[in-house]
Amino acid sequence: MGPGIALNRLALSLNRIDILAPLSANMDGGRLHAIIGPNGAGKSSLMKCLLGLLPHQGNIVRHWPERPGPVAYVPQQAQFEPSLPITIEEFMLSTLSRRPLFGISRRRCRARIVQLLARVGLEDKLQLRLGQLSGGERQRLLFAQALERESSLWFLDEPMTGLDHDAESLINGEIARLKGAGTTLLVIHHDMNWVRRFADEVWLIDGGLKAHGRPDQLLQEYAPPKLEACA
Ligand SMILES: Nc1ncnc2c1ncn2[C@@H]1O[C@H](COP(=O)(O)OP(=O)(O)OP(=O)(O)O)[C@@H](O)[C@H]1O
Repeated sequence: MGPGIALNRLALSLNRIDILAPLSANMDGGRLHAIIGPNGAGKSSLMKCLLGLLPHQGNIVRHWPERPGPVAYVPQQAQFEPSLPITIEEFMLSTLSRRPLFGISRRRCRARIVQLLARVGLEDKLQLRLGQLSGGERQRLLFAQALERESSLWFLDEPMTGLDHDAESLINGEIARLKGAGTTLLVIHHDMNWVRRFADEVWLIDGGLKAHGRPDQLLQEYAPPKLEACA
């Protein structure tokens, strides 16, 4: 099962501007935590603090049931330098945790890459360059890269951005599978229907923690019409 995460008076200021007021929370392991709130509320900043990517005040402790494992992160809207002469296959190869050392291993790695890309519908894009991918395809590639880590702790920042209906179904299927496997997932999302469908717990962020609860309770209290307007 995935780890729980304890936040103790986590606070963030950037350039002397308060982004997050001190917040304390216990995020249970093995649950899908939706992080919601208006634009500029501090959701991505909170996620970056939890990932150790932003300097913050207060403490964050991950309670792994067993040994600490890898973390999977799908950031919001990746950009790749269009002129980079790197194919999708080379990009995935460079991110594999078990790098190829011998010919046989390289063949196995290639098969693994194809399998991962197939899970997000990108298996026919192997030889395309990074800069040739569309926005939705870039998002799917980042998801495939995260899948490779076989992590029980996932951070997803608006993972459906730019995805068409079929891609969204694929990613939703993967998220449901991760959830079923007891993974801890933190997902920033603006679609309250998605939150109702997938989330176990909801954290409403707006310059700090404004509310926390189960989707049916919290969204009933905060959704109409203020929160739905965030979408
Ligand atoms: N380096 C910085 N200095 C000052 N303010 C910053 C800095 N970086 C981000 N901010 C501000 O922090 C606030 C929170 O940004 P963040 O990206 O966390 O919001 P968000 O809730 O994820 O928004 P969205 O839903 O639009 O993605 C924003 O108002 C942003 O302008």
